[in-house]
Amino acid sequence: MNQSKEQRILNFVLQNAVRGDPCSVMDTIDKYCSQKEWAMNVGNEKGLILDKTVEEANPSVALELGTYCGYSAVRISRLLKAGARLLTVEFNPEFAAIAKQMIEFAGVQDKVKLLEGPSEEIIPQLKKKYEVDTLDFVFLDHWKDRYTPDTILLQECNLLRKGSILLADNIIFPGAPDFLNYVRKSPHFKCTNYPSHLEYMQVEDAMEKAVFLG
Ligand SMILES: O=C(NCCCOCn1ccc2cnccc21)c1cc(-c2ccc(F)cc2)cc(O)c1O
Ligand SMILES: [Mg+2]
Repeated sequence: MNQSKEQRILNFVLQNAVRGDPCSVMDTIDKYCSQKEWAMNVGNEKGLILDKTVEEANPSVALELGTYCGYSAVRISRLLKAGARLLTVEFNPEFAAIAKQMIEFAGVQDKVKLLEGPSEEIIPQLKKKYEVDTLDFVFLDHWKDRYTPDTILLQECNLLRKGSILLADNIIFPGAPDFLNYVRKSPHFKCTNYPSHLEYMQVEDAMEKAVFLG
């Protein structure tokens, strides 16, 4: 059975990156995906915007929707303070299995909890099953047409507090027009746009930060 692209990315990391070194894992994934096979990791250019936003949030509890191979889970968790944790949601079992190995190789497994399943099922479980009070930071990087319903669901489940920071990937490409409309029109969010480029490409993209005002 020939390998998946995601398996090839993981193998390249296992053979070329330094175990226990998150930056080495990120750099190795970026090297493979810019030189050999494109993949939908947030990448290094948008990754720097992600870094700055995580540092601004300095979260105790962070949520990521869309784990994929674990690139942004490694990127986010390397910045977390002692005792802080990242919950990352992936609904594709193959991707989840790859991400689990990527996270363990990077040595951040103690900070990351990988949850398998659809966001609309997992979000309502966060308080009771995963002992979450409120979320300090949310990275949206899953189906682009789920950004809005899941942002509404997070509010309905009382998972946001005054100052919770949402950061959404792919605002321009593939695009999340309804999400942009929703958060920018809502009196409950203060939005900031960060122009950038699609990972590993010279195509325009952007990230949108939306701070919950309560
Ligand atoms: O599609 C993208 N990401 C989403 C993956 C599925 O996510 C599904 N998924 C993951 C958890 C989860 C939880 N619940 C439901 C669905 C859930 C995505 C796509 C592109 C892209 C850009 C140019 C192209 F020509 C083609 C694709 C770039 C990106 O940066 C992306 O993030
Ligand atoms: Mg993305």
